[in-house]
Amino acid sequence: MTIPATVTGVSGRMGRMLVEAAKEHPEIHLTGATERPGHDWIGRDLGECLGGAPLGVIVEDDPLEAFARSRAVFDFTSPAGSVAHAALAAQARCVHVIGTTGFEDAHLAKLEAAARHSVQIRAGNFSLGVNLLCVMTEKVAKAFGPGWDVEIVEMHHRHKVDAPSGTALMLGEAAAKGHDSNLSEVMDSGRHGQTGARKDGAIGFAALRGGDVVGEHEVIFANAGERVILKHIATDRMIFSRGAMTAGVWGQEKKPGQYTMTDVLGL
Ligand SMILES: NC(=O)C1=CN([C@@H]2O[C@H](COP(=O)(O)OP(=O)(O)OC[C@H]3O[C@@H](n4cnc5c(N)ncnc54)[C@H](OP(=O)(O)O)[C@@H]3O)[C@@H](O)[C@H]2O)C=CC1
Ligand SMILES: O=C(O)C1=N[C@H](C(=O)O)C[C@H](O)C1
Repeated sequence: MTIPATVTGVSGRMGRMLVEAAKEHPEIHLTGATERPGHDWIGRDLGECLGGAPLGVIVEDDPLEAFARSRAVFDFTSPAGSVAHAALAAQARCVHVIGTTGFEDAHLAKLEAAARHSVQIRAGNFSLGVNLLCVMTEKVAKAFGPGWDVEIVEMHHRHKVDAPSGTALMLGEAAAKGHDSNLSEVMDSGRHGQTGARKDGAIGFAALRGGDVVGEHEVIFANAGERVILKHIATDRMIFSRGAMTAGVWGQEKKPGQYTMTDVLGL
């Protein structure tokens, strides 16, 4: 089976990696690539824009036109971009693979509405390692209970625009699930000044930014006299884009609705 696919925000750090992953994938066939109107890649061959041989894919500024020729859309752009793409993916009945992070509640409500008509697979991290780390985090949090303090530390490159990272939030959700608590009620991020002592059951977040770090996440379980630390280090963005391809293929046989990478991996 060949699956025609579009990559949105194709000139971005992840856009470029998604093109590489699509090129090496036996079932995905890249037929579309989009950027915003006015971008200097519009109207040019994608391969040449990327500094290589022509790919026969012209970069477009009209996502609906590209989606109409596709059965999968790989979208790692911005919250506003992915919300707009979700409505168009639903119109074109494409599997929408969303890696974008930093969504607010209003964005999430729009994504949910679009998923009534399309298969939407969204994850703050598409790597196998992080999705397994989430499973482990939930199990360890459940075994230790909220008496062990949970702190999540992440570091990313200097260009990242959202915090905590989507991955840190996935790990926080997993820890909260292990504690039978609700992350929105126990989350403690961005401590500064006279914070008071740590609250029982809180899940803390710290975000570091610098250089070209692809993505590092630590879940620290701390108790008097001992600590257990679970850690994932990403050194290559291909782990995310290969995971996204797996999701794009998996979604072809599914009914409309919202799915995650743990659904894809059967974890
Ligand atoms: N889930 C996962 O596994 C991973 C998720 N990510 C997430 O992916 C997203 C992108 O990251 P990254 O590639 O580093 O970012 P970049 O800024 O390098 O790339 C984003 C691309 O999307 C385009 N874009 C942004 N908004 C829109 C819009 N409204 N319409 C059309 N195009 C748009 C940008 O164009 P312009 O420059 O014109 O704004 C740019 O080309 C982030 O949210 C990041 O957290 C990253 C890695 C892994
Ligand atoms: O912006 C990034 O780069 C990354 N974003 C995702 C996140 O917010 O967790 C995934 C990965 O860590 C890289």
